[in-house]
Amino acid sequence: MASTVLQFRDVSVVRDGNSILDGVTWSVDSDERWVILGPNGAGKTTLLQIAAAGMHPTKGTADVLQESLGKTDVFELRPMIGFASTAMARKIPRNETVLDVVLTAAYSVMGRWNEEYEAVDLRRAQRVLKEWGLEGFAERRFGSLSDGEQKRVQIARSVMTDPELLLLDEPAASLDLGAREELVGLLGGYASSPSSPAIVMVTHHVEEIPNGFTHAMLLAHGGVVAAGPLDDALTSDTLTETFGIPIELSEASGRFVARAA
Ligand SMILES: Nc1ncnc2c1ncn2[C@@H]1O[C@H](COP(=O)(O)OP(=O)(O)OP(=O)(O)O)[C@@H](O)[C@H]1O
Repeated sequence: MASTVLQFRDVSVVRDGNSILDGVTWSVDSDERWVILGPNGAGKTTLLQIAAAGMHPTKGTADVLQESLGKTDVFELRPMIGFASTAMARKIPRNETVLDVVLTAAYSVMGRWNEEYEAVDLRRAQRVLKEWGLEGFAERRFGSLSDGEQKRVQIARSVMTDPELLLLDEPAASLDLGAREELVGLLGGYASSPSSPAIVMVTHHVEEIPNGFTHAMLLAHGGVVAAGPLDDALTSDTLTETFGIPIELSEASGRFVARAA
């Protein structure tokens, strides 16, 4: 049975006097896969940081994996959350092998020192690498990989610990068309599996929404324009309101295309 993994009630974030999120009420269940869309500066990454237990709301309450932020030990919560973002990727040592980048997630560290890894972790890392199309890359240095390969390694690392919530901040940013389609295909397979965790993915492009995603939230100026099942929340009208220009949305075989109307 599905359980609630995120419950935001009237969440606001104020930084340096600026309102970054404004009264966001949102709930995510374990069997849901959400995409978050919105213009630059809308507050998408800030929303994800709260979901990652990396930041508290200024106002309102946020429950993450049924623990209330501010009343729980976030260091116990964070290992249950997979998070892949460019900011985290920058912390990965370039000379680390792909296998170690993924394996070290099991020990909540970045960069291998002298940990003795268990055989069970090694087997899991090898399985995860295979799932994300990285067979044969285990001994390669992270820094020697293409952008597309590096993105897949980041996601493989973030699912290594079998998280209950997976957060992806622009996973397809900067990828060429082939690499994007490969990643969107892999994410679609993962999102469609009933054994996968709840997923929240931030993206700038509706073309990057994989099959298997179920819900969307559209954010503008820190506020929710639309949120709910994909077909209701993601429409030409809601995109037009969110981005402030007339937009036409079309869909074919579960994939989306948007352009100025
Ligand atoms: N620590 C901070 N202090 C002041 N302003 C901040 C801080 N962090 C973020 N902001 C501002 O909050 C707004 C929302 O930022 P956020 O990164 O959440 O937006 P975003 O929707 O992810 O944007 P983008 O699509 O450009 O990545 C931006 O205007 C940003 O400049």
